[in-house]
Amino acid sequence: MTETVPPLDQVEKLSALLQKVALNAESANQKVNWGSILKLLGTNEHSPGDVLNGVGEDTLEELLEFLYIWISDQNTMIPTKWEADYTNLVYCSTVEEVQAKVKECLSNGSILRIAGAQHSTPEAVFAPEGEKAIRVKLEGDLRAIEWLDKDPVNDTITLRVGAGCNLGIDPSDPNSNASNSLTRQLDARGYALPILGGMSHQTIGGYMSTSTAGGSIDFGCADSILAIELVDGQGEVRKLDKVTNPDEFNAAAVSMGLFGVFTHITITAGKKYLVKGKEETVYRQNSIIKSGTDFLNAVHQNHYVHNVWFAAEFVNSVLQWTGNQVAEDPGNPVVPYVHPLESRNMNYAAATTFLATAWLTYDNAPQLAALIFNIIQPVGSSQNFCDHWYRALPNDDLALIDVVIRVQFTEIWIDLEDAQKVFDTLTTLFKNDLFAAGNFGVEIYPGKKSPFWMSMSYGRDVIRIDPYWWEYNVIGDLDDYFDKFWKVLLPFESARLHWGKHWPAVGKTYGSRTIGPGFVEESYPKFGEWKALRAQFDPKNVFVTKYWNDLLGLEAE
Ligand SMILES: O=C1O[C@H](CO)C(O)=C1O
Repeated sequence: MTETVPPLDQVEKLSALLQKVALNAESANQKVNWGSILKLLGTNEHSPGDVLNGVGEDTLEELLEFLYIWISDQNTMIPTKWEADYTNLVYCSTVEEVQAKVKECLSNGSILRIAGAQHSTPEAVFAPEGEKAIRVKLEGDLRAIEWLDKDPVNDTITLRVGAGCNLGIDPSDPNSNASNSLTRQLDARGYALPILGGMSHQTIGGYMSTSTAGGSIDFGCADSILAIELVDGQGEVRKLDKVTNPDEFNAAAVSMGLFGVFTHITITAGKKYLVKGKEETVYRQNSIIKSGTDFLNAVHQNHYVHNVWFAAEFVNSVLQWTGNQVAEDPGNPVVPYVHPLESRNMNYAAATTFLATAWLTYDNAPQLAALIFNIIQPVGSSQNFCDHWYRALPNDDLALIDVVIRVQFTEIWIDLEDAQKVFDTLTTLFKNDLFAAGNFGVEIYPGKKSPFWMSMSYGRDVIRIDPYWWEYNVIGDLDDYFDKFWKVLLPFESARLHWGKHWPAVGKTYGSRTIGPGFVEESYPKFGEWKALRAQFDPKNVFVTKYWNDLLGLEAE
């Protein structure tokens, strides 16, 4: 669907109204009920509570009317430059078709890149315009599942999954649905994956090759992967498994499409389970990210943990989510997880809030921005849930993250042992630079140590810092915003950057570290061996774009 951003005059009108609210807020002494605000916005899913103290009724009504009109008018929003691109894709349905495409590219000097769900930054996925390249999407057999052995003693199953199979459902892909989703098919047979990321639109191939991870030090993606089948840069099929050729397997598993086209992944899955947990919004000083020790305790005491720190001045709250696996049996009745942005109107209300708070923050009205923000994310809200693994773990699937709440990320992974230093650094950053806190959130979560050579958690458990950039932001600039975090976090010796998210430009320096092959070399002990193996898999650099060559120095090998 095509979506439209609010015209500037509407933004200006909103700004003017909010200014009036600010003026009135100082003198008036009235209370407005959260329930009535939500009624105006067309939903009553959240529990009532007084959140706007001291705001004049007339002004508020005018403001709410405006928001309501804005929300009801916005059926659609303009696509952003990061949107998934389903044009000019070449579809391959069998391993032989992939082999033929690689050979064609070899003979005509074209680059070949694979489109998964395109949740990664476009430059990590595709070649930039001007480079001769084709974009392959896997279909048919290459997104199907072959059910292999069952182990009745351990209650596990082995399956061979087409690498183009989506974990959940990708709303941007017209061919993705519940019947061809990995998680839904596993669950229907009584099985589950131990972990998923914060959303599950990705294909299994894309998920693995960027080292995507959920918030856990107990479970990681590598736990499930037994073998990889790929078509290498000469068009040959290679089969790698963790027992027969562990080096090649651990090198190729996280390789950003640079070893070959993953065609099938063999995985093991265990018995399905529910995730029982709690989500609540609390002030940071009462949260599990108030200190390194609190964070470490929470990640050791719970299977799954993730937090979004809303660090804006006068907000400083945390949406904290903790959960544990429990058996799916009558002792654990299902209590569905309800996403704070589950209804369509709440998504649009959040979008309106981001518009309003961005403007207010830059217009030096942080108190009012905080007041508006707290309407959407009130401190004190809380829910207990006990939901199916495939709903509770990728809980952001339940919000409109493919359209209205589209977000870009950069993600810095640092040794978990450094958690306190990370919190001290971020606290200082937010104190000294009010704009660093932005008008959305910074996700803080753990990640499990991985055996995959190029995983950002290779060799250590990690704390991950994932600032959110709302794609429709009308003020500010993504690179400037992320740079604030890169400046203070990349000087950490153990810092690594998520392969599928935003990176600083090659050549930029942070502390003593300069982005480019040297930075990667310092960060990954196996990088030299990985590059040497990669050169064997793809001697003609069929998969190498300028982006990856600049970052990793591949063509020089
Ligand atoms: O990349 C990410 O996707 C989800 C979106 O909700 C999330 O939390 C990331 O990080």
